[in-house]
Amino acid sequence: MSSISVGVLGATGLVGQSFILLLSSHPFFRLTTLGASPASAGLAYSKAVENKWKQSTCIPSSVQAIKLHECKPEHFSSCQIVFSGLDADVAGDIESAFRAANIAVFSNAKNHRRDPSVPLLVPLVNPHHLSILPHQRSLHTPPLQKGFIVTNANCSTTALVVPLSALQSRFGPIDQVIVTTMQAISGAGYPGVSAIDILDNVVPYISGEEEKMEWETLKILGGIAEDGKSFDNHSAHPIKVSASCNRVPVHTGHIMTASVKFAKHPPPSIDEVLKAFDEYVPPYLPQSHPSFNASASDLSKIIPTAPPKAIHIHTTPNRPQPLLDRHLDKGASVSVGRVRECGVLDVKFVVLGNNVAIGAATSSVINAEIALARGYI
Ligand SMILES: NC(=O)C1=CN([C@@H]2O[C@H](COP(=O)(O)OP(=O)(O)OC[C@H]3O[C@@H](n4cnc5c(N)ncnc54)[C@H](OP(=O)(O)O)[C@@H]3O)[C@@H](O)[C@H]2O)C=CC1
Ligand SMILES: N[C@@H](CC(=O)OP(=O)(O)O)C(=O)O
Repeated sequence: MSSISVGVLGATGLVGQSFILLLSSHPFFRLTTLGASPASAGLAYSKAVENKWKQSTCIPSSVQAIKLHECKPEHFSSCQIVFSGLDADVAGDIESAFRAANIAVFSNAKNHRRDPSVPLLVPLVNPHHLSILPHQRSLHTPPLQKGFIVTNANCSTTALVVPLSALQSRFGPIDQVIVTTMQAISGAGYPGVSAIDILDNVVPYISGEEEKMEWETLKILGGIAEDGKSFDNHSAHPIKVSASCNRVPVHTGHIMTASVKFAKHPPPSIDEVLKAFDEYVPPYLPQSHPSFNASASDLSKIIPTAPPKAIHIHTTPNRPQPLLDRHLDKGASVSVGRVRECGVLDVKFVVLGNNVAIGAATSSVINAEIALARGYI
């Protein structure tokens, strides 16, 4: 496969740094152009992040000398794709400008998630929502040939919807979900939450987070109209989601407890639920795709950033744990453990997702790989 030139917007932030690591060694995306705020523009990447590089590996040598630009499409004209780790205060307009310049945008920011023509894509769950992209392009005046915006979901929502998708696809509609998160401080960016606020403490509030989990779950797990022009947001069988979100003194890895009630009665047994998690295969490609039945090793050439299995099941009763399990499959899969009966709803379990990997940059990169395989780039 010939290489595709890509750029990163917000390259100096925590999510941007994850993009740098993923893309500097990518088999077919070639990282050429980096953008950040006007304060960083003109600096070499290594200079701009000298006090805020927070990764445990060094800045890749191929990236250190790249000069940062302001996030304006004219500086990225050689790029077919940009990945956005922009601050949400500025992401909305900047990402729209890149789309209008016929560049494909894969964003982590929340700004465009509720746009009815923008896929809210969790690569392990709803890649088929990409089929709205021709419609999104047609809404632009004049219609776009190449530009579009695809967003990731909120990092906690991303972890939750993977096991929910496994349950919904095996057992049919879900009626109710009660979820309580314990979210890592890296979710708040850098410098993020003050040490005085979070050391020796739990903060039982994250602005906007509960609303995002309750709403985004419906768009992601819902369907898309046959004409490919609208999402149904699960309106025929709305899932009632009640989320409580907490910030805890963990560096990386959002862990949450979830209880689920099925529409189906009697509900599936715990063994059936475990089997559904274990056998869950994300619908990366449509059945009509020539590689639909490809072996795992052939699929990994097309979607190289995807994890070998979407759900990692833990059977030891005190797992998953953020410290021990956040780097499984390079943070690209979701961990599930403690699957058991719930005395109030039907089944309950623990979920762990790496908020800066599958909760952010890794999702965007897999989304772009899938969009390329499905012919949208
Ligand atoms: N951290 C996480 O776990 C997750 C984060 N997200 C979302 O991803 C996005 C990035 O998050 P994160 O990396 O944590 O945030 P950071 O605050 O660490 O980084 C923000 C980035 O935006 C850039 N920026 C700020 N202002 C401007 C501007 N006016 N023009 C252009 N660039 C600008 C910054 O550049 P400079 O360094 O020059 O200021 C920096 O590169 C956010 O929208 C966040 O909500 C989503 C999921 C998970
Ligand atoms: N709010 C999340 C991170 C985040 O940026 O979420 P979103 O992409 O939905 O704005 C957290 O604090 O852990």
